[in-house]
Amino acid sequence: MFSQFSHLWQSTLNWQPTAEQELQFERLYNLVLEGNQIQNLTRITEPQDFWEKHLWDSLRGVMPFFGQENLQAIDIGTGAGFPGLPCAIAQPTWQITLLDSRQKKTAFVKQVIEKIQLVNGRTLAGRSEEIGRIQVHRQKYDLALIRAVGSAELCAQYALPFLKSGGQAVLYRGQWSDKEQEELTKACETIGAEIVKVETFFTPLTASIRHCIYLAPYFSTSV
Ligand SMILES: C[S@@+](CC[C@H](N)C(=O)[O-])C[C@H]1O[C@@H](n2cnc3c(N)ncnc32)[C@H](O)[C@@H]1O
Repeated sequence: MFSQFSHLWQSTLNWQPTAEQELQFERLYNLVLEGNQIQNLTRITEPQDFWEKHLWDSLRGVMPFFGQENLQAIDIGTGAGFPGLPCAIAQPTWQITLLDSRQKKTAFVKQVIEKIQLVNGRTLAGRSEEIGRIQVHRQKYDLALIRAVGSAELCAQYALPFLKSGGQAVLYRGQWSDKEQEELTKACETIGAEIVKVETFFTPLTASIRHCIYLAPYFSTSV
């Protein structure tokens, strides 16, 4: 189903899924389509769109961390499991927590995890601003991923409490303006974080613009 895009993994992410990972991506797609009949999970249902906007986009944000093993990651506001599920499939040594405030969403993601036998994924239902204060989650993650949950400022506020020293938040954004950059910079001063880098890139099939904003808490020294 996605084999026609197979060569693009290598040329754009310098990574190639195994046959088993390809199969897991396909099963994820089928399960999302099935789940969509029961609850509103996504409007992205065509195979090409799904590959680009859910699979590829999810992995592009964490590409800078490929090659690092045993990372603890949290996907905040995961919805139907993005970007967390593709990351769990692609990086089996990472432990990924998929958090959403809506129990119906996490129930769906839990089912997917069981059906595709993703031993490195677990779900958590609750609000980010509450979960981030709990000791077992506060400052416990290497990566906090957040896509399509709100303004960059809000995403930073949600993500930063989860990060341990040396950790980074990845804010997945579409367009990115100077005004947003200015507002985020100000917000980071209050939160105690810095913008490590902003990556601008285009998706490989439709050349849509994307930005990933990488943030680190002040006590982090890594860039
Ligand atoms: C537009 S969806 C995005 C889903 C997914 N990240 C994606 O990009 O496809 C936003 C999700 O964030 C969740 N959400 C919103 N506010 C939240 C909060 N404070 N804590 C946890 N989840 C939240 C919503 O329930 C919803 O599932």
